[in-house]
Amino acid sequence: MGMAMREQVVIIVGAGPSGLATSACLKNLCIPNVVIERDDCSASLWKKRCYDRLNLHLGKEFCELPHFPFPPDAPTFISKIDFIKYIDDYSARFEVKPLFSREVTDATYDREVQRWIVHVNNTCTNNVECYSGRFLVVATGENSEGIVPEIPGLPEFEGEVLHSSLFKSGKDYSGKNVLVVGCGNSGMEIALDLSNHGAETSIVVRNSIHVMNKELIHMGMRLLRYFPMALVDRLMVSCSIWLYGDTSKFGIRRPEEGPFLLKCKTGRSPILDLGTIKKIKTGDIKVMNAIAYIRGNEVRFSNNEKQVFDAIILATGYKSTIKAWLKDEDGFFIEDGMPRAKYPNHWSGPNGLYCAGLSKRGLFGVSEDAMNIATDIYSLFKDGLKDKILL
Ligand SMILES: Cc1cc2nc3c(=O)[nH]c(=O)nc-3n(C[C@H](O)[C@H](O)[C@H](O)COP(=O)(O)OP(=O)(O)OC[C@H]3O[C@@H](n4cnc5c(N)ncnc54)[C@H](O)[C@@H]3O)c2cc1C
Ligand SMILES: NC(=O)C1=CN([C@@H]2O[C@H](COP(=O)(O)OP(=O)(O)OC[C@H]3O[C@@H](n4cnc5c(N)ncnc54)[C@H](OP(=O)(O)O)[C@@H]3O)[C@@H](O)[C@H]2O)C=CC1
Ligand SMILES: O=C(O)C(=O)Cc1c[nH]c2ccccc12
Repeated sequence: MGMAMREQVVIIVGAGPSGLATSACLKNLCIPNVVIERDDCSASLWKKRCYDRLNLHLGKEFCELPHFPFPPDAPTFISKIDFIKYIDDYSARFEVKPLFSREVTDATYDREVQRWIVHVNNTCTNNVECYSGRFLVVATGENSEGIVPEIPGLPEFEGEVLHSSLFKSGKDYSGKNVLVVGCGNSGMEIALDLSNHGAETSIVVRNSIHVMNKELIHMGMRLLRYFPMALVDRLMVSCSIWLYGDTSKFGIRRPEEGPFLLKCKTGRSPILDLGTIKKIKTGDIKVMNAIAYIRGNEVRFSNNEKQVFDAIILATGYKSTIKAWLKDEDGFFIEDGMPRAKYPNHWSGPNGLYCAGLSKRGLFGVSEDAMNIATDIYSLFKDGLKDKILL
Protein backbone atom coordinates (compact mmCIF):
# COMPACT_ATOMS: atom_id res chain seq x y z
CA MET A 1 0.00 0.00 0.00
CA GLY A 2 1.41 3.44 -0.93
CA MET A 3 1.87 6.08 1.74
CA ALA A 4 -0.65 8.95 1.70
CA MET A 5 1.04 12.29 0.96
CA ARG A 6 -0.41 15.06 3.09
CA GLU A 7 -0.24 18.28 1.06
CA GLN A 8 0.52 21.49 2.96
CA VAL A 9 1.51 25.04 2.14
CA VAL A 10 3.90 25.64 5.04
CA ILE A 11 5.38 22.89 7.21
CA ILE A 12 6.81 24.10 10.52
CA VAL A 13 9.03 21.66 12.43
CA GLY A 14 8.96 22.20 16.22
CA ALA A 15 6.26 23.54 18.56
CA GLY A 16 8.45 25.61 20.84
CA PRO A 17 8.06 29.41 21.00
CA SER A 18 9.60 29.71 17.47
CA GLY A 19 7.23 27.26 15.76
CA LEU A 20 4.16 28.60 17.58
CA ALA A 21 5.04 32.23 16.82
CA THR A 22 5.69 31.50 13.14
CA SER A 23 2.40 29.62 12.87
CA ALA A 24 0.52 32.48 14.58
CA CYS A 25 2.09 35.13 12.30
CA LEU A 26 1.20 33.07 9.21
CA LYS A 27 -2.36 32.54 10.45
CA ASN A 28 -2.65 36.26 10.99
CA LEU A 29 -1.94 36.63 7.25
CA CYS A 30 -4.38 33.80 6.39
CA ILE A 31 -1.61 31.47 5.22
CA PRO A 32 -2.36 27.82 6.03
CA ASN A 33 0.35 25.91 7.89
CA VAL A 34 0.97 22.83 9.98
CA VAL A 35 3.24 22.48 13.04
CA ILE A 36 4.90 19.09 13.62
CA GLU A 37 6.29 18.34 17.12
CA ARG A 38 8.20 15.28 18.37
CA ASP A 39 7.00 15.64 21.97
CA ASP A 40 3.44 15.23 23.27
CA CYS A 41 3.06 18.93 24.17
CA SER A 42 4.14 22.37 22.97
CA ALA A 43 7.12 24.23 24.50
CA SER A 44 8.48 20.96 25.89
CA LEU A 45 11.83 22.61 26.68
CA TRP A 46 9.98 24.81 29.17
CA LYS A 47 7.55 22.18 30.41
CA LYS A 48 9.83 19.15 30.69
CA ARG A 49 13.50 19.87 30.09
CA CYS A 50 14.48 22.54 32.58
CA TYR A 51 15.17 22.70 36.30
CA ASP A 52 12.39 23.51 38.80
CA ARG A 53 13.65 26.89 40.03
CA LEU A 54 14.06 28.38 36.53
CA ASN A 55 12.34 31.70 35.83
CA LEU A 56 12.73 34.09 32.91
CA HIS A 57 15.95 36.08 33.07
CA LEU A 58 14.89 38.96 30.88
CA GLY A 59 12.14 41.54 31.34
CA LYS A 60 8.76 40.76 29.77
CA GLU A 61 9.22 43.29 26.95
CA PHE A 62 12.11 41.12 25.66
CA CYS A 63 10.23 37.81 25.97
CA GLU A 64 6.98 38.59 24.14
CA LEU A 65 5.83 36.66 21.10
CA PRO A 66 4.34 38.64 18.16
CA HIS A 67 0.84 40.16 18.37
CA PHE A 68 0.31 39.12 22.01
CA PRO A 69 1.79 41.40 24.71
CA PHE A 70 1.98 40.35 28.35
CA PRO A 71 -0.75 42.05 30.41
CA PRO A 72 0.32 45.52 31.65
CA ASP A 73 -0.16 44.41 35.26
CA ALA A 74 2.15 41.39 34.83
CA PRO A 75 5.44 41.76 36.75
CA THR A 76 8.54 42.81 34.77
CA PHE A 77 10.12 39.40 35.36
CA ILE A 78 7.82 36.50 34.51
CA SER A 79 7.95 33.17 36.32
CA LYS A 80 8.33 29.90 34.43
CA ILE A 81 4.76 28.90 35.32
CA ASP A 82 3.35 32.16 33.99
CA PHE A 83 5.47 31.90 30.85
CA ILE A 84 4.14 28.39 30.18
CA LYS A 85 0.61 29.71 30.73
CA TYR A 86 1.37 32.57 28.32
CA ILE A 87 2.57 30.07 25.67
CA ASP A 88 -0.61 27.99 26.10
CA ASP A 89 -2.79 31.13 25.92
CA TYR A 90 -0.86 32.16 22.81
CA SER A 91 -1.57 28.83 21.07
CA ALA A 92 -5.25 29.07 22.06
CA ARG A 93 -5.56 32.69 20.89
CA PHE A 94 -4.17 31.90 17.41
CA GLU A 95 -5.67 28.41 17.33
CA VAL A 96 -2.31 26.78 16.72
CA LYS A 97 -2.87 23.03 16.99
CA PRO A 98 0.42 21.22 16.49
CA LEU A 99 0.53 17.57 15.43
CA PHE A 100 2.18 16.03 18.50
CA SER A 101 4.26 12.86 18.97
CA ARG A 102 5.65 13.19 15.47
CA GLU A 103 9.39 13.27 15.01
CA VAL A 104 10.67 14.55 11.69
CA THR A 105 13.26 12.04 10.50
CA ASP A 106 13.89 13.32 7.00
CA ALA A 107 13.20 16.45 4.92
CA THR A 108 14.25 16.64 1.28
CA TYR A 109 13.62 19.25 -1.40
CA ASP A 110 12.20 17.66 -4.55
CA ARG A 111 13.37 19.95 -7.36
CA GLU A 112 11.03 18.39 -9.89
CA VAL A 113 7.82 19.23 -8.04
CA GLN A 114 9.44 22.16 -6.17
CA ARG A 115 8.22 20.98 -2.80
CA TRP A 116 9.68 19.84 0.50
CA ILE A 117 9.00 16.19 1.27
CA VAL A 118 8.98 15.54 5.01
CA HIS A 119 8.94 12.11 6.66
CA VAL A 120 7.63 11.84 10.17
CA ASN A 121 7.74 9.02 12.68
CA ASN A 122 4.46 8.97 14.60
CA THR A 123 5.63 7.74 18.00
CA CYS A 124 2.05 6.92 19.12
CA THR A 125 1.13 4.66 16.23
CA ASN A 126 4.69 3.77 15.14
CA ASN A 127 3.65 4.65 11.59
CA VAL A 128 5.66 6.68 9.14
CA GLU A 129 3.75 9.67 7.77
CA CYS A 130 4.66 11.79 4.77
CA TYR A 131 3.94 15.49 4.27
CA SER A 132 4.75 17.78 1.39
CA GLY A 133 4.95 21.57 1.53
CA ARG A 134 5.97 24.52 -0.61
CA PHE A 135 7.74 26.07 2.38
CA LEU A 136 9.68 24.46 5.24
CA VAL A 137 10.31 26.32 8.50
CA VAL A 138 12.92 24.75 10.76
CA ALA A 139 11.99 25.69 14.35
CA THR A 140 13.66 22.89 16.30
CA GLY A 141 15.71 25.23 18.45
CA GLU A 142 19.27 25.74 19.65
CA ASN A 143 18.63 23.45 22.61
CA SER A 144 17.53 20.30 20.80
CA GLU A 145 20.08 18.02 22.49
CA GLY A 146 22.48 18.33 25.43
CA ILE A 147 26.22 18.38 24.66
CA VAL A 148 28.20 15.70 26.51
CA PRO A 149 31.89 16.70 26.45
CA GLU A 150 34.67 14.21 25.82
CA ILE A 151 36.47 14.00 29.15
CA PRO A 152 38.85 11.06 29.69
CA GLY A 153 37.31 8.65 32.20
CA LEU A 154 33.84 10.24 32.17
CA PRO A 155 32.05 7.18 30.70
CA GLU A 156 33.56 5.07 33.53
CA PHE A 157 32.78 7.58 36.32
CA GLU A 158 31.40 5.56 39.24
CA GLY A 159 28.88 8.16 40.45
CA GLU A 160 25.85 9.69 38.76
CA VAL A 161 26.27 11.76 35.56
CA LEU A 162 23.41 14.00 34.44
CA HIS A 163 23.09 16.66 31.74
CA SER A 164 21.64 19.96 33.00
CA SER A 165 18.54 19.44 30.79
CA LEU A 166 17.59 16.49 33.05
CA PHE A 167 18.44 18.18 36.36
CA LYS A 168 15.34 19.09 38.36
CA SER A 169 16.33 20.10 41.89
CA GLY A 170 19.16 20.10 44.40
CA LYS A 171 16.93 18.41 46.97
CA ASP A 172 17.97 15.01 45.62
CA TYR A 173 21.63 15.80 46.39
CA SER A 174 21.57 16.95 50.01
CA GLY A 175 24.80 15.97 51.76
CA LYS A 176 26.42 14.75 48.54
CA ASN A 177 29.60 15.93 46.83
CA VAL A 178 28.52 17.34 43.48
CA LEU A 179 30.58 18.79 40.62
CA VAL A 180 28.90 21.10 38.12
CA VAL A 181 30.81 21.25 34.82
CA GLY A 182 30.20 24.49 32.91
CA CYS A 183 29.51 27.99 34.12
CA GLY A 184 26.90 29.27 31.70
CA ASN A 185 23.58 30.43 33.11
CA SER A 186 22.45 26.82 33.66
CA GLY A 187 25.60 25.76 35.54
CA MET A 188 25.65 28.86 37.76
CA GLU A 189 22.00 28.51 38.79
CA ILE A 190 22.17 24.73 39.27
CA ALA A 191 25.24 25.18 41.52
CA LEU A 192 23.26 27.68 43.61
CA ASP A 193 20.32 25.29 43.85
CA LEU A 194 22.57 22.39 44.90
CA SER A 195 24.27 24.47 47.57
CA ASN A 196 20.93 25.82 48.86
CA HIS A 197 19.82 22.21 49.33
CA GLY A 198 22.91 21.29 51.33
CA ALA A 199 25.08 19.65 48.69
CA GLU A 200 28.87 20.14 48.84
CA THR A 201 29.05 22.00 45.55
CA SER A 202 31.94 22.69 43.18
CA ILE A 203 31.81 24.28 39.73
CA VAL A 204 34.31 24.12 36.86
CA VAL A 205 35.10 27.58 35.44
CA ARG A 206 37.67 27.14 32.70
CA ASN A 207 37.24 30.45 30.80
CA SER A 208 36.54 34.11 31.50
CA ILE A 209 32.91 35.22 32.02
CA HIS A 210 30.93 38.41 32.55
CA VAL A 211 28.83 38.41 35.70
CA MET A 212 25.84 40.77 35.88
CA ASN A 213 22.51 40.78 37.69
CA LYS A 214 18.91 40.92 36.49
CA GLU A 215 18.42 44.65 36.90
CA LEU A 216 21.74 45.49 35.23
CA ILE A 217 21.03 43.35 32.17
CA HIS A 218 17.51 44.77 31.95
CA MET A 219 18.90 48.30 32.06
CA GLY A 220 21.56 47.42 29.47
CA MET A 221 19.03 45.91 27.06
CA ARG A 222 16.89 49.04 27.31
CA LEU A 223 19.89 51.34 26.80
CA LEU A 224 20.86 49.41 23.66
CA ARG A 225 17.78 50.92 21.98
CA TYR A 226 19.31 54.38 22.20
CA PHE A 227 23.08 54.09 22.67
CA PRO A 228 25.96 52.37 20.86
CA MET A 229 26.86 48.90 22.11
CA ALA A 230 30.45 49.81 23.01
CA LEU A 231 29.18 52.54 25.35
CA VAL A 232 26.56 50.31 26.99
CA ASP A 233 29.16 47.53 27.37
CA ARG A 234 31.58 49.88 29.16
CA LEU A 235 28.81 50.95 31.53
CA MET A 236 27.86 47.30 32.16
CA VAL A 237 31.43 46.33 33.04
CA SER A 238 31.82 49.34 35.37
CA CYS A 239 28.60 48.40 37.16
CA SER A 240 29.70 44.77 37.38
CA ILE A 241 33.01 45.82 38.99
CA TRP A 242 31.09 48.06 41.39
CA LEU A 243 28.68 45.23 42.29
CA TYR A 244 31.09 42.29 42.47
CA GLY A 245 34.58 43.84 42.74
CA ASP A 246 37.65 41.96 41.54
CA THR A 247 36.43 38.38 41.31
CA SER A 248 39.65 36.97 39.82
CA LYS A 249 40.84 35.92 43.28
CA PHE A 250 37.80 33.62 43.37
CA GLY A 251 38.64 32.13 39.97
CA ILE A 252 36.29 34.32 37.92
CA ARG A 253 38.03 36.46 35.31
CA ARG A 254 36.33 39.07 33.10
CA PRO A 255 36.73 38.82 29.31
CA GLU A 256 38.48 41.64 27.45
CA GLU A 257 35.48 42.21 25.21
CA GLY A 258 32.18 43.62 26.47
CA PRO A 259 29.16 41.46 27.43
CA PHE A 260 26.78 42.45 24.62
CA LEU A 261 29.52 42.41 21.97
CA LEU A 262 30.43 38.86 23.06
CA LYS A 263 26.76 37.88 23.00
CA CYS A 264 26.53 39.08 19.38
CA LYS A 265 29.83 37.56 18.29
CA THR A 266 29.63 34.18 20.02
CA GLY A 267 26.03 33.81 21.24
CA ARG A 268 27.30 33.30 24.79
CA SER A 269 25.14 35.21 27.28
CA PRO A 270 26.62 37.04 30.26
CA ILE A 271 25.94 35.31 33.57
CA LEU A 272 22.85 36.59 35.29
CA ASP A 273 23.81 36.10 38.92
CA LEU A 274 21.04 35.00 41.28
CA GLY A 275 23.23 34.56 44.38
CA THR A 276 25.91 32.14 43.15
CA ILE A 277 28.74 34.70 43.32
CA LYS A 278 28.06 35.44 47.00
CA LYS A 279 28.29 31.72 47.73
CA ILE A 280 31.52 31.49 45.75
CA LYS A 281 32.97 34.37 47.80
CA THR A 282 32.03 32.72 51.09
CA GLY A 283 33.47 29.41 49.89
CA ASP A 284 30.11 27.63 50.01
CA ILE A 285 30.57 26.92 46.31
CA LYS A 286 34.09 25.99 45.24
CA VAL A 287 35.49 27.09 41.86
CA MET A 288 37.58 24.46 40.09
CA ASN A 289 39.92 24.54 37.07
CA ALA A 290 39.29 22.60 33.87
CA ILE A 291 39.04 18.82 34.26
CA ALA A 292 42.14 16.90 33.15
CA TYR A 293 40.69 13.41 33.57
CA ILE A 294 38.48 11.22 35.75
CA ARG A 295 39.51 7.96 37.38
CA GLY A 296 36.90 5.92 39.21
CA ASN A 297 35.02 8.46 41.29
CA GLU A 298 37.95 10.88 41.51
CA VAL A 299 38.26 13.95 39.32
CA ARG A 300 41.70 15.35 38.53
CA PHE A 301 41.81 19.04 37.60
CA SER A 302 44.31 20.85 35.34
CA ASN A 303 46.08 22.38 38.37
CA ASN A 304 46.62 18.82 39.70
CA GLU A 305 44.01 19.24 42.42
CA LYS A 306 41.89 16.12 42.87
CA GLN A 307 38.60 15.37 44.57
CA VAL A 308 36.08 12.54 44.90
CA PHE A 309 32.49 13.25 43.79
CA ASP A 310 29.13 11.46 44.13
CA ALA A 311 27.61 13.17 41.10
CA ILE A 312 28.58 15.26 38.07
CA ILE A 313 26.10 17.66 36.46
CA LEU A 314 27.07 18.51 32.88
CA ALA A 315 25.91 22.09 32.31
CA THR A 316 27.97 22.07 29.13
CA GLY A 317 25.42 23.55 26.74
CA TYR A 318 23.24 22.37 23.89
CA LYS A 319 23.31 21.70 20.19
CA SER A 320 20.98 21.91 17.25
CA THR A 321 20.20 18.54 15.59
CA ILE A 322 19.00 19.73 12.18
CA LYS A 323 21.83 18.07 10.27
CA ALA A 324 20.52 14.64 11.36
CA TRP A 325 17.29 14.98 9.36
CA LEU A 326 17.49 17.89 6.88
CA LYS A 327 18.92 17.09 3.42
CA ASP A 328 20.62 20.43 3.07
CA GLU A 329 22.23 20.22 -0.38
CA ASP A 330 22.81 23.97 -0.59
CA GLY A 331 24.63 24.09 2.75
CA PHE A 332 22.28 26.63 4.32
CA PHE A 333 23.23 25.18 7.71
CA ILE A 334 26.81 24.54 8.79
CA GLU A 335 28.05 21.44 10.59
CA ASP A 336 26.86 22.51 14.05
CA GLY A 337 23.28 22.82 12.74
CA MET A 338 23.25 26.62 12.85
CA PRO A 339 22.59 28.84 9.79
CA ARG A 340 25.66 29.79 7.75
CA ALA A 341 24.50 33.38 7.08
CA LYS A 342 25.06 35.85 9.87
CA TYR A 343 22.34 37.80 11.68
CA PRO A 344 20.22 39.60 10.41
CA ASN A 345 20.26 37.48 7.21
CA HIS A 346 20.22 34.06 8.89
CA TRP A 347 16.50 33.21 8.66
CA SER A 348 15.86 32.80 4.93
CA GLY A 349 17.35 30.08 2.72
CA PRO A 350 16.90 28.68 -0.79
CA ASN A 351 13.80 26.87 -2.16
CA GLY A 352 11.37 28.11 0.48
CA LEU A 353 13.53 27.01 3.41
CA TYR A 354 13.48 29.14 6.58
CA CYS A 355 14.69 28.88 10.16
CA ALA A 356 13.20 30.50 13.26
CA GLY A 357 14.92 30.78 16.63
CA LEU A 358 18.50 30.12 15.54
CA SER A 359 19.98 33.60 15.94
CA LYS A 360 21.27 33.07 19.50
CA ARG A 361 19.14 36.01 20.59
CA GLY A 362 16.73 34.31 22.96
CA LEU A 363 13.01 34.97 22.77
CA PHE A 364 13.41 38.43 21.21
CA GLY A 365 15.27 36.78 18.30
CA VAL A 366 12.46 34.21 18.05
CA SER A 367 9.81 36.91 17.59
CA GLU A 368 11.88 38.76 15.02
CA ASP A 369 12.39 35.61 12.93
CA ALA A 370 8.72 34.57 13.09
CA MET A 371 7.55 37.96 11.79
CA ASN A 372 10.20 38.11 9.05
CA ILE A 373 9.39 34.60 7.83
CA ALA A 374 5.62 35.17 7.75
CA THR A 375 6.02 38.49 5.90
CA ASP A 376 8.36 36.89 3.36
CA ILE A 377 6.03 33.97 2.65
CA TYR A 378 3.12 36.41 2.39
CA SER A 379 4.95 38.51 -0.21
CA LEU A 380 5.53 35.39 -2.31
CA PHE A 381 1.82 34.68 -2.04
CA LYS A 382 0.93 38.19 -3.17
CA ASP A 383 3.34 38.05 -6.11
CA GLY A 384 1.03 35.65 -7.89
CA LEU A 385 2.39 32.40 -6.54
CA LYS A 386 -0.81 31.93 -4.64
CA ASP A 387 -2.57 29.62 -7.09
CA LYS A 388 0.56 27.55 -7.60
CA ILE A 389 1.20 27.24 -3.88
CA LEU A 390 -2.33 26.21 -3.06
CA LEU A 391 -2.30 23.47 -5.66
C1 LIG B 1 17.31 26.44 30.68
C2 LIG B 1 17.00 27.46 29.60
C3 LIG B 1 16.46 28.70 29.94
C4 LIG B 1 16.18 29.67 28.98
N1 LIG B 1 15.70 30.89 29.38
C5 LIG B 1 15.49 31.88 28.47
C6 LIG B 1 14.99 33.18 28.85
O1 LIG B 1 14.73 33.47 30.02
N2 LIG B 1 14.80 34.13 27.91
C7 LIG B 1 15.05 33.87 26.61
O2 LIG B 1 14.85 34.76 25.80
N3 LIG B 1 15.51 32.66 26.22
C8 LIG B 1 15.75 31.66 27.11
N4 LIG B 1 16.23 30.43 26.72
C9 LIG B 1 16.51 30.20 25.30
C10 LIG B 1 15.44 29.33 24.63
O3 LIG B 1 16.12 28.81 23.53
C11 LIG B 1 14.20 30.10 24.19
O4 LIG B 1 13.56 30.60 25.31
C12 LIG B 1 13.13 29.32 23.45
O5 LIG B 1 12.70 28.16 24.14
C13 LIG B 1 13.53 28.97 22.08
O6 LIG B 1 12.38 28.50 21.39
P1 LIG B 1 12.48 27.53 20.15
O7 LIG B 1 11.07 27.27 19.75
O8 LIG B 1 13.40 28.09 19.14
O9 LIG B 1 13.17 26.21 20.70
P2 LIG B 1 12.58 25.11 21.70
O10 LIG B 1 11.82 25.74 22.79
O11 LIG B 1 13.71 24.22 22.03
O12 LIG B 1 11.53 24.30 20.77
C14 LIG B 1 11.91 23.46 19.71
C15 LIG B 1 10.91 22.35 19.58
O13 LIG B 1 11.24 21.51 18.47
C16 LIG B 1 11.01 20.15 18.80
N5 LIG B 1 11.83 19.31 17.94
C17 LIG B 1 13.18 19.18 17.90
N6 LIG B 1 13.56 18.31 16.95
C18 LIG B 1 12.41 17.87 16.35
C19 LIG B 1 12.16 16.95 15.27
N7 LIG B 1 13.15 16.32 14.60
N8 LIG B 1 10.86 16.72 14.92
C20 LIG B 1 9.84 17.36 15.56
N9 LIG B 1 10.04 18.24 16.57
C21 LIG B 1 11.31 18.49 16.96
C22 LIG B 1 11.39 20.08 20.27
O14 LIG B 1 10.79 18.97 20.91
C23 LIG B 1 10.88 21.42 20.80
O15 LIG B 1 9.57 21.35 21.30
C24 LIG B 1 16.48 29.41 27.64
C25 LIG B 1 17.01 28.18 27.28
C26 LIG B 1 17.27 27.20 28.25
C27 LIG B 1 17.88 25.90 27.83
N1 LIG C 1 16.49 31.75 33.01
C1 LIG C 1 17.14 31.89 31.90
O1 LIG C 1 16.86 32.79 31.16
C2 LIG C 1 18.23 30.94 31.52
C3 LIG C 1 18.74 31.03 30.26
N2 LIG C 1 19.66 30.13 29.81
C4 LIG C 1 20.10 30.25 28.43
O2 LIG C 1 20.09 28.99 27.81
C5 LIG C 1 21.17 28.83 26.94
C6 LIG C 1 22.00 27.62 27.33
O3 LIG C 1 22.69 27.88 28.56
P1 LIG C 1 23.64 26.82 29.25
O4 LIG C 1 22.89 25.55 29.39
O5 LIG C 1 24.20 27.45 30.46
O6 LIG C 1 24.76 26.55 28.15
P2 LIG C 1 25.95 27.51 27.61
O7 LIG C 1 26.31 26.99 26.27
O8 LIG C 1 25.59 28.92 27.75
O9 LIG C 1 27.15 27.24 28.61
C7 LIG C 1 27.90 26.07 28.61
C8 LIG C 1 29.06 26.23 29.55
O10 LIG C 1 29.76 25.00 29.64
C9 LIG C 1 31.16 25.25 29.54
N3 LIG C 1 31.79 24.02 29.06
C10 LIG C 1 31.51 23.33 27.93
N4 LIG C 1 32.27 22.22 27.86
C11 LIG C 1 33.06 22.21 28.98
C12 LIG C 1 34.07 21.33 29.48
N5 LIG C 1 34.43 20.24 28.82
N6 LIG C 1 34.67 21.66 30.64
C13 LIG C 1 34.32 22.78 31.31
N7 LIG C 1 33.38 23.64 30.89
C14 LIG C 1 32.75 23.36 29.74
C15 LIG C 1 31.29 26.44 28.65
O11 LIG C 1 32.48 27.10 28.94
P3 LIG C 1 33.58 27.56 27.85
O12 LIG C 1 33.30 29.00 27.61
O13 LIG C 1 34.83 27.33 28.56
O14 LIG C 1 33.40 26.68 26.63
C16 LIG C 1 30.09 27.26 29.12
O15 LIG C 1 30.42 28.04 30.23
C17 LIG C 1 21.97 30.13 27.03
O16 LIG C 1 21.59 30.95 25.98
C18 LIG C 1 21.54 30.72 28.36
O17 LIG C 1 21.63 32.11 28.42
C19 LIG C 1 20.11 29.14 30.63
C20 LIG C 1 19.67 29.03 31.92
C21 LIG C 1 18.70 29.93 32.47
O1 LIG D 1 18.97 32.57 26.22
C1 LIG D 1 19.55 33.38 25.50
O2 LIG D 1 20.39 33.05 24.66
C2 LIG D 1 19.22 34.80 25.57
O3 LIG D 1 19.66 35.55 24.75
C3 LIG D 1 18.35 35.27 26.65
C4 LIG D 1 19.05 35.33 27.93
C5 LIG D 1 18.78 34.53 28.99
N1 LIG D 1 19.57 34.89 30.03
C6 LIG D 1 20.34 35.94 29.65
C7 LIG D 1 21.30 36.65 30.34
C8 LIG D 1 21.94 37.67 29.66
C9 LIG D 1 21.64 37.99 28.33
C10 LIG D 1 20.68 37.27 27.66
C11 LIG D 1 20.03 36.23 28.33
